[in-house]
Amino acid sequence: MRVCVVGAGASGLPAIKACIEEGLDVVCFEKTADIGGLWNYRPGQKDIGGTVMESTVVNTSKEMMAYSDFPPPAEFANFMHHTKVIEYIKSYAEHFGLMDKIRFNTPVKRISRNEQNKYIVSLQNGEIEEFEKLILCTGHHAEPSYPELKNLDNFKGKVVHAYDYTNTSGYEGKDVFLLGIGNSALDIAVDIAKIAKSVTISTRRGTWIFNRVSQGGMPYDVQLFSRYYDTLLKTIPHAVANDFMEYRLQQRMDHDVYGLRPDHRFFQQHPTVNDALANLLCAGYITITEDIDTFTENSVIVKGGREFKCDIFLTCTGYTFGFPFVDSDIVEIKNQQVPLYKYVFPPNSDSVAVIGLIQPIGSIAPISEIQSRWAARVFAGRCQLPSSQEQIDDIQKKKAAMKKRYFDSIKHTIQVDYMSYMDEIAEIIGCLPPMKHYLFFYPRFWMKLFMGANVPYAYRLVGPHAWEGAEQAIWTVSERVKKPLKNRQCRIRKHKKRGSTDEYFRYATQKVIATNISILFCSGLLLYCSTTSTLPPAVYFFSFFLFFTLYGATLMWFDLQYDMTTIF
Ligand SMILES: Cc1cc2nc3c(=O)[nH]c(=O)nc-3n(C[C@H](O)[C@H](O)[C@H](O)COP(=O)(O)OP(=O)(O)OC[C@H]3O[C@@H](n4cnc5c(N)ncnc54)[C@H](O)[C@@H]3O)c2cc1C
Repeated sequence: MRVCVVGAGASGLPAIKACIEEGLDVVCFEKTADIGGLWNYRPGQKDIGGTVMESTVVNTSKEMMAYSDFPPPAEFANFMHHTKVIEYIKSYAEHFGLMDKIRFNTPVKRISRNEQNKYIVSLQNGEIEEFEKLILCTGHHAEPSYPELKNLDNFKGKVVHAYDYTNTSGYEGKDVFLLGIGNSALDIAVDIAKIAKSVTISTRRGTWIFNRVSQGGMPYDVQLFSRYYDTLLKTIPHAVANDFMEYRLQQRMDHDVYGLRPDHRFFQQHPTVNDALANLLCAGYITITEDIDTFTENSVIVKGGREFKCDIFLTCTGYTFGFPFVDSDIVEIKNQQVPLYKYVFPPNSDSVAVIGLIQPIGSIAPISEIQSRWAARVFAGRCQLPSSQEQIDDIQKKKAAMKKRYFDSIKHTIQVDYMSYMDEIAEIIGCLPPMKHYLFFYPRFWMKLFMGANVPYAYRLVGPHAWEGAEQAIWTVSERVKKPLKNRQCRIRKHKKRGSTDEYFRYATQKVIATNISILFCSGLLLYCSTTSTLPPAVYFFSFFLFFTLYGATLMWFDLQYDMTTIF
């Protein structure tokens, strides 16, 4: 069976590999001369689609953005520069022999479907090929989205979209005004802050700024993306989880003082990650201001009347996406709405799959990989899709859940949570880690999987195309995280409570157990009070008091788990 993969970026490569694993005859068409898509930084080359910037460093750590059977080298930094990301991607392609399946410099011009349900792929070079199955991996950062702005025509300076920003050249000594406060806006602002004359960021809503370097200097995703946290977040009220996160972010930078606090709660937005912003705001290199009102020839006037001089106006207003080269009866995306079953299959067909069209809280690569594994199994006839109606119902359900959780924005149409989504697809494929089995028969490993980072290797422990190195890769996560950090031996200074790692572990365990017992005690009392019918008012008063103690203890408890996850 012939499968056509379009695009050889971080999503296309695992798609090729998954097809090979399932014994499918796969051909990948890539419009540029190399693999890696966005991660292949090629300044000056026009019409190749978007690329990262010269200074881009990933926001997701290497262990959490790895492919599930290919851990990144231990010596690579946790947050890799894009040159290391592309190195990793290339070594993955070479290791699994994917390069031979790719036809470079071969843009796909049009894809249609004939009466025999085959895909007719017309290439830019005039060739036409026929395939039984189709996988689209063309990314969603290639088509810049431009805002409509009042009186922008008045402005005589330079207008640039973040898509066209590559490096600081041309920004020296300039007054730069940025619109938007997403990840690209902040990365660019930080990049030019020390060479531009002034850098101003305009935001209508504000945002919560999250730090990638978390407690103990550990990557945030290694600490937070665990089964333990996932269970906790699904159990406690959302308001408590939001309070906890916002409390932590406020400790790092008071979002009210810096004019950043948004109207929405932390979990209602796609996270904006930036570690340098607080410093640069505090040092006066960057200014945050209101929404734009109007433009003059050489300035921007914001709501409230303040005027900012401006030589270069940078719109960081995101991207739009779709498949303009694919006939609309195959897949159609309008207004950023994605009518795909679990963001992969159009509900009217089991011969087309879309990979990587998600915006995760977490990394895209492992998600693209698990989607690819699923698609290849469906194509090979080893996995069935539910009926079209069931798929449509699921699409509607996901849409409603997204609408309920996130603030209303065109940005929030393809949001997924890394853990929940990976588990959802893994369950279908049959590669979900068997937690119950480990709990009874291998509790030490259960503890590691439950408390530790939910690294992608967990999805290669069992099921189709399991990897025998997966368990070892999971045990050695913290070694690979720490390896690039420690290049000098320190004398161990013994602390009364936090001495060696072992003592620290014991100390943290005691704290966690003590807090858990007190929470259990408070819950019991509260339950008793609420079920006893004739109680004096003092008891109700007392139960309220206990409730707030419990609330505080939950926040504290959360905090303590940082100690635990760091150790695991
Ligand atoms: C600045 C920036 C920082 C980012 N940081 C992170 C991060 O820290 N962590 C993370 O997980 N994600 C990050 N991302 C998201 C990033 O999109 C993904 O990591 C990943 O690159 C997506 O891969 P992809 O293969 O889906 O898309 P792309 O990388 O866009 O690849 C698509 C491929 O399809 C090819 N193509 C397109 N159209 C055609 C056609 N008609 N015919 C043939 N070939 C075609 C393109 O040439 C390209 O090679 C970042 C994105 C940007 C822009």
